[in-house]
Amino acid sequence: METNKGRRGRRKRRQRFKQSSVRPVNLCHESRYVELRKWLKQHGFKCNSLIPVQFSDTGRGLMTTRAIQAGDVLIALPEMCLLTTATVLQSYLGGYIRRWKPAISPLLALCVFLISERHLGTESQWKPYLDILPTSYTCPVYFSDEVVSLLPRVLRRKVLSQRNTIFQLHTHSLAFFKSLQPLFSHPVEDIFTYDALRWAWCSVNSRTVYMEHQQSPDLAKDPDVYAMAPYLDLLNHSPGVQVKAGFNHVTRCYEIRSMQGCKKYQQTFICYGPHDSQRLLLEYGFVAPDNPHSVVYVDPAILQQYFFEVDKQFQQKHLFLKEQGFLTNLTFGPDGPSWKLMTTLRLLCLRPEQYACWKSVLLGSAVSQDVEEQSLGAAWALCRHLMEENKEAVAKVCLQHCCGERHNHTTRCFTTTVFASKVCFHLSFSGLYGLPFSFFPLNSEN
Ligand SMILES: C[S@@+](CC[C@H](N)C(=O)[O-])C[C@H]1O[C@@H](n2cnc3c(N)ncnc32)[C@H](O)[C@@H]1O
Repeated sequence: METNKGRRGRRKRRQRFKQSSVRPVNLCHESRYVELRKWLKQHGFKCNSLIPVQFSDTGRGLMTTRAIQAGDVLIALPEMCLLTTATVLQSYLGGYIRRWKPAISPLLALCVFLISERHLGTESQWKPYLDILPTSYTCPVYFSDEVVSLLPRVLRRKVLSQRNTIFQLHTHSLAFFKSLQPLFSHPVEDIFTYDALRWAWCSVNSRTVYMEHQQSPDLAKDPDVYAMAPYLDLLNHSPGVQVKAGFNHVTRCYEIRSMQGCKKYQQTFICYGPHDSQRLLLEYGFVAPDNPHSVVYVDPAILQQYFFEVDKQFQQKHLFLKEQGFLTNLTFGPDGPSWKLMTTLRLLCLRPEQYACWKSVLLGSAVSQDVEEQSLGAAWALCRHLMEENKEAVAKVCLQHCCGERHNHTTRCFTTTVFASKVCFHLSFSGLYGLPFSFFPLNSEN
């Protein structure tokens, strides 16, 4: 029999250590959370049942210290605590924004306020809130070129486009930033940098709640639907959770009501929307396992590879599909190819004598046995192509990861390659909640 000092004891101690190292860590007593809760209390908010906790799987989030019943209000944040464009227009920035023509967008107004308040440091009234905001984000606009090059093609294009959006926003706002110089003793070029705007943009994009505001005549006509909600924005996402959220005009609070309830001492989640993994990554900088909305995107350029050689009419069909809006968001989901993808493939498989049927194809009807078989075969071939492509991407990530280790790269480089492989996994068939293969009849293999 082994004693506690023997192998079993060592195993038990190791197990206990392992468990304790992944146990959630209560952050309540850290000074910045103490300061935030003090600040929130001064603004009329007291939340004793939700506490900030560091979780091993989802990172920082909120845990409930009491059982929450279905229908209970999880959190009700008074209007005074919300940071909206009204806050910005009422601030020292208001006059400058009103005078600037053409008017700046609501999004830029919020970004400018965040950057400016962060620069004010201890002078800022929003300091307790700013202190708990991440200093950088895991959103793809923070990825290095090396990591971007490893991403699946459709995602890579979207990442580059998002990067360009922020870059353009910065370039086009330089003159406005310059106009703010009288407010600062430091040169505005050093305050409103591209990095600062990227940080503010990600803060607004990944942390605001949806709240419609009356259109201000002092801002551009873009939708003004953002509200930064301190503390409430510590709630993480889970796709299966149902909540009701919105501004209550009677209590003048932004309220989140749980539809299912939550057990005591569990992380409390909300649902950011029925987003697939690509969208979660682009907007929020994370991918999560078991996402029922996961899909694998098909790059329309691959279609050319499969059809161009054998079909002289490919270019015309391609143009037609593009005009009909069919060449975006072509996907495979857990149930197989999406309706849009199958319709696209059916149309590409039509022979000239079947062209008269194009309308019924667009309405989702099957035209003939051979078109059905061919389009299914094409879907299966695409599926295999995407699996191969993903295998190669993961191999490339692993290679880079090993090179990084050999050359003693920094921890940051290490984590980004690990993150890239996680992304590749979740955006591939391996990351689908279910697998689409059962959709294909066995003979598609041939
Ligand atoms: C509104 S904030 C939620 C609080 C955030 N975790 C924090 O520490 O500030 C949204 C961000 O939380 C993270 N997040 C939310 N849900 C997540 C999840 N299920 N798994 C991993 N990260 C998640 C992502 O970084 C996302 O951009």
